Amino acid sequence: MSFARTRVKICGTTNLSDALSAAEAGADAIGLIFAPVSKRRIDAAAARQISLAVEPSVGRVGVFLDQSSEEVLRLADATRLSAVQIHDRYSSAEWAELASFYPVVRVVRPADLGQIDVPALGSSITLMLDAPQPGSGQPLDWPALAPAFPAGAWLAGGLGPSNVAQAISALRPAGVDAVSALEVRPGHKDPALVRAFVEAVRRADGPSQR
Ligand SMILES: O=C(O)c1ccccc1N[C@@H]1O[C@H](COP(=O)(O)O)[C@@H](O)[C@H]1O
Repeated sequence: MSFARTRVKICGTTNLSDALSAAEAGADAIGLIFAPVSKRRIDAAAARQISLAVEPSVGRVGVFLDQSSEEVLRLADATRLSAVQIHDRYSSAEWAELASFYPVVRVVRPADLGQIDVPALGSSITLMLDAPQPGSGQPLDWPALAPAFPAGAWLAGGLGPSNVAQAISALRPAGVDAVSALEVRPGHKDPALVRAFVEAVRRADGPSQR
């Protein structure tokens, strides 16, 4: 059985050099974190500069936590995002409003599965499974998660070059998303680790997906 190519998002991008090296490495998207609590937070001006500088084919995913849907839409427009990643619990009306403007990545924890409506494949809302403390470098228990892992969902949480193949084999996520394991310090990547991460995903997908 062949699977579609696993998409790769390199998150926590705070500077143009890291954005360009992620794109050069073959990442499908970069993450720009606007969450006020994040040690990788980027301001709107820097995010806009990055969005305008990278190839249009590279997704720019804004990451939001403890922020209203109004603020999300304002920042998304100002910084030319291509998608929004939401860590908050919104009303169904807020999800619908956001999804009418941007593709939405809705971040949930393993404990949330069974409590939420899984979006239909092809809808503009995609689930991503992440650890309770996002951005902490904590892997999930992939084998335990496998029975409930929704088709089409993305995976985050402690992923890096040394373990992403194991996670892909266990869960076959539609995409993978990483930050901590790729950094030399918060908000600053090691380009070699970013390249190694993308290469590890491509190897895990196998030759038919290159
Ligand atoms: O990384 C952060 O600082 C952050 C803050 C607030 C919301 C999300 C954040 N990061 C997200 O966490 C995942 C996983 O990170 P890690 O690889 O386990 O360190 C990352 O992909 C971001 O989407």
